[in-house]
Amino acid sequence: MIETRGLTKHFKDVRAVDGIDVTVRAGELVALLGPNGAGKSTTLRMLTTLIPPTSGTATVAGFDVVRRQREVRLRIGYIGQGNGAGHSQRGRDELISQGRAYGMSVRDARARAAELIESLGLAEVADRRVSSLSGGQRRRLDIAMGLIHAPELLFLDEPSTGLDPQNRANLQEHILALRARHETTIVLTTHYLDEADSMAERVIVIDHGRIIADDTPQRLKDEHVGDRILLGFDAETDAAGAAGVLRAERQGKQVLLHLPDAPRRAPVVLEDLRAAGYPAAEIEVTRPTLDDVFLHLTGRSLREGGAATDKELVEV
Ligand SMILES: Nc1ncnc2c1ncn2[C@@H]1O[C@H](COP(=O)(O)OP(=O)(O)OP(=O)(O)O)[C@@H](O)[C@H]1O
Repeated sequence: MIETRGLTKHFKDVRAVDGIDVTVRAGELVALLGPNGAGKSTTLRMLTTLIPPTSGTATVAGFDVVRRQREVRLRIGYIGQGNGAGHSQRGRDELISQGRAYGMSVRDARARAAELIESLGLAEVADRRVSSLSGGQRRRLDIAMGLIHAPELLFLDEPSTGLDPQNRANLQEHILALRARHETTIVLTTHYLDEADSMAERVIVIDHGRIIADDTPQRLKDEHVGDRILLGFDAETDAAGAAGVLRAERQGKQVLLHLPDAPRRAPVVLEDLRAAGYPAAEIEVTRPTLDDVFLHLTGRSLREGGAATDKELVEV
């Protein structure tokens, strides 16, 4: 569905996108994850024919994005940052006009608008003026606009930026449901780690215009960081004994163990230690997040000044 080779965009001396090779197959849901300025939007804007690459090539739905722009545009939907239907129009009318702009008959545009209004949960607000819609409703209307011509491929640039957590969760559900129903290939950009983690089967991590990792969220986490168990002991001698049994690192009264599938294996570790005569007093199981992956790859956090792990601290 998408194939790029050495895709590059320079703005004067800024290398916004710096030689990206990527293949997206039909039906995939891919998230481009990276910090502000990483080159996500620029990549999307090249793939959607809005700006030409400085060098390299890209084909989308089988057509070259430079030489066959029209063919590409007919087959894709693009919802950029801060899109937005005309404010004084009613949502349904906007959708129908958009369909007409794609050459659909009034009848087909109406039918498709009705279907999207239904699947995006806009039934109650579709006949209100766009200016009266909430942020979440307006974003869903934007997505309906991008889907009116039943594109094979949908590009969403930061679909949930600016929405509160509840509207974000709601929008994510709608996107997943749409995809299940219409089998649309989806490429979205996000800097929300949880969004990439929970929605995408594949996460492409971009930094400084380059792809630095590309895999399922779980494999990225397992490969680059992995689960950890931190054990606390009442005495240093116990910690030393436990570190010996587990062949793990010790610091003072604490022992750190790297162990795949840690939440399931932690009880066995505790039993083994008790049997060996070094019972742990505390245990903390840490599973990595995509931010840990980013931190591991770049030395920087995607979050602003935050701790980045889901921790469970349990007294034993
Ligand atoms: N039209 C432009 N002219 C000059 N520089 C640009 C232009 N568009 C983007 N850039 C620069 O290219 C780099 C990549 O920007 P881009 O918008 O693609 O990043 P992004 O990953 O989408 O970030 P964000 O999450 O903030 O949207 C940035 O340094 C940006 O300032």
